[in-house]
Amino acid sequence: MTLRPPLRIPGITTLPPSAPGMRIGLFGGSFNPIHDGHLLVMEETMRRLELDALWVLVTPGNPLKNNSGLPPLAERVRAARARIRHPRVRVTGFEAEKGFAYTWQTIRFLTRTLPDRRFVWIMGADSLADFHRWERWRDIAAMVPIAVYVRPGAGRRALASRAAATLDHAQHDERTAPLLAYARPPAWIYLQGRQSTLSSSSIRNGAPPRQA
Ligand SMILES: Nc1ncnc2c1ncn2[C@@H]1O[C@H](COP(=O)(O)OP(=O)(O)OP(=O)(O)O)[C@@H](O)[C@H]1O
Ligand SMILES: O=C(O)c1ccc[n+]([C@@H]2O[C@H](COP(=O)([O-])O)[C@@H](O)[C@H]2O)c1
Repeated sequence: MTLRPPLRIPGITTLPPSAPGMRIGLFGGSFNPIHDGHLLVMEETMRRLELDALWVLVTPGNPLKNNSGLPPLAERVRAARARIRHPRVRVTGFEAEKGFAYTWQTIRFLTRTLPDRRFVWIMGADSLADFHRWERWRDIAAMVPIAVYVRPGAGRRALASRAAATLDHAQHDERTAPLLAYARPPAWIYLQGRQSTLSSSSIRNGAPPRQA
């Protein structure tokens, strides 16, 4: 585990407000930069899972990526806030203040600190394809339900992945999406729907950030 000093940036690293019983989606990402594909996943998962709120967790750095060129956290949080215009979506970089390097730490903290909230982890299909490489991924699946959103070019790899096979018994029908937040983990769904071919890497390589 990487040990780093806590990073306190007022307004950037705070936890959004919430209330008991709320269904809260957790959408983690590098957001380097944020794009319409992210917004599509947010809109669709909020609607389909009937979430009360969605927290965008801007990561200090994906532990599986080379983060040498990653813009500062505050910059990525500000850009995400400027782009997201939804009253129930909040953007935070609170993992940095806590010194969390891995998602299992974030989820363990949130589920212990706010045990009466109904958290759901949200990820694109490409993330499910690599999920078995995440630190303590089985523990993550045992702590929170997971919603996987379809992504062009990633579906087949995702559904044939080691994590999908291991968690096969815990896959729920996507028609039960509104109940996912109440399901006892492990529980996950694969959401088909509108798709975006956008990626942060293609934008970094020169593609326009807004396209279907
Ligand atoms: N077009 C998309 N469709 C579905 N999910 C997406 C899409 N773009 C990003 N995601 C999901 O959003 C989350 C955050 O992704 P991230 O910020 O790494 O963007 P990215 O476009 O995948 O970046 P990069 O190209 O640098 O890998 C991940 O769970 C990822 O799977
Ligand atoms: O905890 C891990 O081992 C881990 C490995 C890869 C990705 N993640 C998290 O997955 C989220 C998506 O990351 P990214 O870079 O694909 O946007 C983000 O919250 C990362 O911190 C977490």
